[in-house]
Amino acid sequence: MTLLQARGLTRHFGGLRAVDGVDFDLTQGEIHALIGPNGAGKTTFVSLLCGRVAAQAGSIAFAGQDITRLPAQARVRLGIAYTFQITSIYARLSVYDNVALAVQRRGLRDLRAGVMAALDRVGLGAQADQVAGTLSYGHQRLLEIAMGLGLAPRLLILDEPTQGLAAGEIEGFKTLVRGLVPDVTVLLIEHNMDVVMDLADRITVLNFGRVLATGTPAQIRADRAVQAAYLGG
Ligand SMILES: Nc1ncnc2c1ncn2[C@@H]1O[C@H](COP(=O)(O)OP(=O)(O)OP(=O)(O)O)[C@@H](O)[C@H]1O
Repeated sequence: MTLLQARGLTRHFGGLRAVDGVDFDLTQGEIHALIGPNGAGKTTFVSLLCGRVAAQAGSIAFAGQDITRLPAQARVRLGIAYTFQITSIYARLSVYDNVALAVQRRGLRDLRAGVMAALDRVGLGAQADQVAGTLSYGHQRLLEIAMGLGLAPRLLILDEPTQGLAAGEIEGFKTLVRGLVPDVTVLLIEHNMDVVMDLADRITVLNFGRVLATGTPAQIRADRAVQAAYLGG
């Protein structure tokens, strides 16, 4: 089943075609990686999906509903959660309170259970009382994911989640993401090709704001145009 469908999605900045007529489908329950050279439009594209940036043309449907003109908050309520490149935790609050801010938006009766479930899922349950700003960088990234999960999303969008993680932390991250599907569909922007090839069910390659290729890791690895533009084959 298709969870999200974008058609002709377009966002230009002046003369720059950051996202230029992109057709894109996300299948319910998949791990989908978005890759491409720096400046290819990846962050702009996911910003269009979650409503941080307004589309100039094209459409987005989520779970069968047209969300093209919905504000970001309304998309969150429908189940689209995202974490962005720049860590966005509240450094002075506890780990628990950071996630509680997300969970309380769901209006859960048992806030604590919701928070602890999200923290346990990323392996930070034992650090609930710690001040968030004192966590290691890798743990702060995991906390961001817990904040996203606290929203009980159907789609979790992660922008460069492994950037700055140590090798050992990357293994843990892969296990975490594998454990999220199929309940949560995952779209991740990722530069680490080992992570992409290991984790993704499907990959979409963007280049100059356009889709260069979509396919399984094996198909993408074998694609001549992708090799020339990005994989350096
Ligand atoms: N708000 C903005 N105003 C003007 N130009 C922008 C804006 N946001 C992005 N751009 C430009 O759009 C292009 C695509 O940027 P984007 O960040 O989406 O690429 P990216 O593929 O995510 O790159 P990276 O891998 O470096 O994060 C870039 O040339 C960028 O400078």
